[in-house]
Amino acid sequence: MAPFTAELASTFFAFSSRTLSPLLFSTTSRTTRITCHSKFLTYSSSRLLLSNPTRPFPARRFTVSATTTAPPQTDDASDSFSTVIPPDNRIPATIITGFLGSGKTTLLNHILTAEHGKKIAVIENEFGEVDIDGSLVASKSTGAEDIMLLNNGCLCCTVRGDLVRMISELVTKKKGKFDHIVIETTGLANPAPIIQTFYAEESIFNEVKLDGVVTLVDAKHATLHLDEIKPKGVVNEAVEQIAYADRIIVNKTDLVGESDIASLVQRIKKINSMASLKRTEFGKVNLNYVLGIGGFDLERIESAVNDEGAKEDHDHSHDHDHNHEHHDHDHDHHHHDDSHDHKHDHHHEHTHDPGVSSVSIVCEGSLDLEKANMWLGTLLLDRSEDIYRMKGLLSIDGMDERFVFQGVHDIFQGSPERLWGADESRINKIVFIGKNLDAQELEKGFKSCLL
Ligand SMILES: Nc1nc2c(ncn2[C@@H]2O[C@H](COP(=O)(O)OP(=O)(O)OP(=O)(O)O)[C@@H](O)[C@H]2O)c(=O)[nH]1
Repeated sequence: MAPFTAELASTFFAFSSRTLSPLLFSTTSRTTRITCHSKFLTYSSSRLLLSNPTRPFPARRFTVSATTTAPPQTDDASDSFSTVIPPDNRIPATIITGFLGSGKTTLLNHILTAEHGKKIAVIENEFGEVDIDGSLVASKSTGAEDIMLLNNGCLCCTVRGDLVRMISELVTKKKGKFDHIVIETTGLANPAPIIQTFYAEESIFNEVKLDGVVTLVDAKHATLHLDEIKPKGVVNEAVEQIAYADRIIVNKTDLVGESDIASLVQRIKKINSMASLKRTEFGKVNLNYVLGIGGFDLERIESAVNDEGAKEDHDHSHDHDHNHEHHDHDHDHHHHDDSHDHKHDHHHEHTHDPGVSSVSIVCEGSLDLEKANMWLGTLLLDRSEDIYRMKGLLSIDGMDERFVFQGVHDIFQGSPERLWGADESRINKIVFIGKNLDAQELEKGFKSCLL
């Protein structure tokens, strides 16, 4: 299987070099071993990680991972190239975001005071010159190794450089003294540029991996902010924060009734069908829910693209009050049910408002790699600004492994993962979150890549 793996990566790479010339793709592997045939190397060696094999990780903004669990090829060294890549020991970082007053600091305190055995470094971003949240955050003695404050602006804009500097400082001066970084953004932060910092900045990318984005949603006030119409070109931060989340915490549920929560949850699902969701009071969640979630870990994509939208994890029963505030086109054909043999189902949710929504496509069959590559590449080339997040689990024709990928705008990663099971249906699952998504068009484009 290894030659195919290389070829797959080369096809992605080939596409990138044809159409996305300003972007740099590279092959990376953080698991076991990559085996690349000389054909592949000849084609792309100038742009690959292999051009500088001593680096632990490639400093590239855009990566295509050629990761395989296939055994190394030892029979013909002249025809193949093998290299062992070390495991991914980078420090995980979690971004906690959410609108003003939604409970970010409360959650942070919960994390810092809970028993989890982790040493956590905190980067706290406050808007004002005067530190208020800093004094509200549990002190060092509660487990935070370091609390660093960024008080002069917002992480996503003016103090982004400071974030880079702080993380670099943490990993150079304090390495070994902490094992997780938690970053609390201001309530008005747009998470996208913060996420991109983890990929775009070489010094960070090499040392720190983004573990996930956790978004707090104020059960009482969120609708107000979500409804807010912004001037053209201005983002609605409350929507963006939900759109980029890997985990959503609907907090302050003590302040509203069940039907309000249910309709808010429905609304959130329309924006982001990928994240799992929990309801809480005072941010009291199990810490596994927010730390070590692997939201940006290719091997853990499946849970995110697995079924009918934002999974709500909760212990109490609730009525699925389909109390849609929009008279939406509900093309909800798909209801994932393992007992069903679904052929070409799709599930997309959008509203009349051409705002942020999610589209998920689930369909059986195998994709023509070349076609899929062209389609995805063209889509990203045209629409990467509007496509906030994308995760997929694909069945590629001729490939024994499942192919997983994810993207944040034009940052894109993909790699083969585990083998398809002998009795497993080869079902493709792909989820898009973004602005002005056309579900029919996406589905049509995707299906056109099927054999
Ligand atoms: N009733 C209620 N109050 C809560 C809950 N969670 C947090 N609060 C309170 O809400 C207020 C704001 O909480 P914070 O944790 O400071 O919110 P934040 O998101 O960090 O706020 P900013 O930093 O201003 O954006 C505080 O007074 C909290 O005690 C909850 O579940 N229920």
